[in-house]
Amino acid sequence: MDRIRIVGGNELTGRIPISGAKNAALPLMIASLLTDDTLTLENVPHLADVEQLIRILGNHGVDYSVNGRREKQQEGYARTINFTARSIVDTTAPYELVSKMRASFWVIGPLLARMGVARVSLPGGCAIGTRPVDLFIEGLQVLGAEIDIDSGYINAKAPNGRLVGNRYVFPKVSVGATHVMMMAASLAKGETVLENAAREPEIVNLADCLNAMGAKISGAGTSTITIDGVDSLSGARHAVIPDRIETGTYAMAVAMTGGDVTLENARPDLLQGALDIIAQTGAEIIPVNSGIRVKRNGAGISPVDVTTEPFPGFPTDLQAQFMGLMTMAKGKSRITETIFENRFMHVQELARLGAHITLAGQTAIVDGVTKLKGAPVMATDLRASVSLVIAGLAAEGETTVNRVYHLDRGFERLEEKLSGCGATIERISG
Ligand SMILES: CC(=O)N[C@H]1[C@@H](OP(=O)(O)OP(=O)(O)OC[C@H]2O[C@@H](n3ccc(=O)[nH]c3=O)[C@H](O)[C@@H]2O)O[C@H](CO)[C@@H](O)[C@@H]1O
Ligand SMILES: C=C(OP(=O)(O)O)C(=O)O
Repeated sequence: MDRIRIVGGNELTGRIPISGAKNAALPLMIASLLTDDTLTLENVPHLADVEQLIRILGNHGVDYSVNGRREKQQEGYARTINFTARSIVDTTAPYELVSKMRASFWVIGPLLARMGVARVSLPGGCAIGTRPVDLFIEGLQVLGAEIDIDSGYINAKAPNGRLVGNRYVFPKVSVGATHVMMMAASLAKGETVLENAAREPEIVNLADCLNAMGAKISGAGTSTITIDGVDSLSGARHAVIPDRIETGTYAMAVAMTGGDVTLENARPDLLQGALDIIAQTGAEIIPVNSGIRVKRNGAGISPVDVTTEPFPGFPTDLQAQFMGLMTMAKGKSRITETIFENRFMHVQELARLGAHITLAGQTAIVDGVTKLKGAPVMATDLRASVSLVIAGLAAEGETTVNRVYHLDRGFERLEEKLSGCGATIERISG
């Protein structure tokens, strides 16, 4: 199993290219199930989750080619991939595939909308929380779906083969359920109004793509989204937005180590709230033509309290990294997690590096220390793993991050990007 070895203490200086967003690419790829035409996606990151979803979509009949060639690997950071679901060969998403990647559950929306039936395995819980799917079930039922659960599968059927538009008020903000309801309602008969919808930039990216495919969606990015259903969708060409979580992660890495790095292709508008918080810790955040420049010289890290919230609030996907940064702040900070009930698994591992953190329910109280010391660590999820990388970059001596497959789900060429800016970091295979 691969590991990442870091020798901490170097400032970061240079340029880091920001990849396409994993959490935008996944729903966009799933949208290819809605049409028999080709959906061409630009700026697709090369990540384990993307490769896994390619396999899952293949099971339903989606063919793909990378920049015209049917291959997995390609040099360069941004890939253009064509997805074509000429026909849907299987409307079942089996447990073996859905259990490997949670977002694959989202195929339920397009399969049901296009084929009138879908049988999709329940995804189950995961390291960060129980993550139920009640909102997906309720929302699709409001569009007329008949749903029963049997042997761990959701069997969904649209009477007369087609969903029917309706009004649905999400009792809780959900990114995934908003993606699925937008895709399902795009091919439903009549108008759907979604209230208390998620407002994340990835929702807007999907809505823009669906509209390019012929859907009639307005209001994406606000809490009320209106979808006027159409009879069919066509192909389109659409670009994945830059990854705001990768952007925030590297910005925090620079805030942690000091230095001066330009995050190329990054878009400040996708994470302004988080950038404001990083600026309060003492880093300078400067929007430049090519992206965002992050600098911290001299002064130490100021403690800042944060609470995770749905967009435009501070993202839960940056909570672990921010905790990594706060471990070396000059004082106490309080970090409150409100989205997932079990997203503090990095606390114990950060403690192995010398961090002082105590938990009080959903709040972590971080008492900054003047130095961390390298150690072997491991984490049980993607963002927790990268928080250990951030801490390792500033720790004295050697840190080894195990279970690198978590990082490979969501960070493209992490060690290459950081070593290009002066970090001592390498992947050890085997
Ligand atoms: C692939 C992807 O894009 N993943 C992101 C997506 O996950 P995901 O879409 O799974 O997260 P949601 O926004 O749905 O989850 C928000 C909260 O709603 C709850 N909930 C959700 C659905 C439901 O039917 N019932 C229910 O109770 C969840 O357990 C959680 O407590 O948004 C999360 C919140 O920004 C991010 O952390 C994930 O990185
Ligand atoms: C939690 C994440 O992903 P997923 O929803 O796929 O588990 C994440 O990207 O941080």
